[in-house]
Amino acid sequence: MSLQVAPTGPADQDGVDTAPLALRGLTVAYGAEPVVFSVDMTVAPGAMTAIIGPNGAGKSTLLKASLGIVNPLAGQITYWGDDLARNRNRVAYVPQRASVDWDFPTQVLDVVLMGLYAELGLLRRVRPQHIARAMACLTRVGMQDFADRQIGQLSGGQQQRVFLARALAQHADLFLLDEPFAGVDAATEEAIITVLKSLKDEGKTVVAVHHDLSTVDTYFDNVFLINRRRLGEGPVSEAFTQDALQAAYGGRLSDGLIAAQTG
Ligand SMILES: Nc1ncnc2c1ncn2[C@@H]1O[C@H](COP(=O)(O)OP(=O)(O)OP(=O)(O)O)[C@@H](O)[C@H]1O
Repeated sequence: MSLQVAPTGPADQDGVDTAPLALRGLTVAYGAEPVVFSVDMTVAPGAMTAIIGPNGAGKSTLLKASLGIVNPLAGQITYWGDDLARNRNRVAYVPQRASVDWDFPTQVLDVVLMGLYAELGLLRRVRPQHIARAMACLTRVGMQDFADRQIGQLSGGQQQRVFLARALAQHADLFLLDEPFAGVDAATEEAIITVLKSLKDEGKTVVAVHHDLSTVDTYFDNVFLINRRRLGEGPVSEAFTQDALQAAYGGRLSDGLIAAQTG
């Protein structure tokens, strides 16, 4: 006897049902003018994707709208074919460091434990195994010796590592990072990319807003180009082209620089 499974919806022709994150027609405005306009995006599972585009292109807004931090005017946002509410704990977010109030009196370990809130429940009773997990995440980013420090006493690179540790503690499947390498020293950049690549090796999906065009091809598998509108998407070898960069950055990149970036 063969088992018949009734189809539950339209065929997943463009990967929306399996994509860790898919956007369709996403439009976001803070005032009258949309800053993100009718954007489609399909994030490939198990890969590292860079979101690139010039200043003010809407990269941070795209992430924030995807996470419900800002309300879109229109569009569809799905995580593994479903809504965010059902997948919230599978999605970790590392905000732009500049957007965080680092004067807030909190110790490093407490920040990392925030990644475990969904597991800790309403009473947030922290048990030894939670501390051990948070410490393991700090060790993974090389910050185990700073667990008792106030976050305001850390350097920019150390703050970024702590936020990454918080995301690691969540045991998420999709990591959304807003400029994880901005303003960090070379050693921190190396530490962060090593962790992100190891996440990929574990089958996780990584999406990062990224500014340094010279490292796109060594750090990332895929690229998503945006300047208010979607200007390209795909494997770096196909989508990270001179034409696409010219469309995204226009006169803000010299031809020579674009040529150097894309070989
Ligand atoms: N909270 C806000 N209120 C009003 N306008 C905003 C707000 N946040 C961003 N904007 C505007 O929306 C546009 C897109 O900003 P966004 O931060 O998403 O761009 P971005 O591509 O991340 O830029 P950058 O590379 O400089 O970080 C910009 O013109 C910005 O000034």
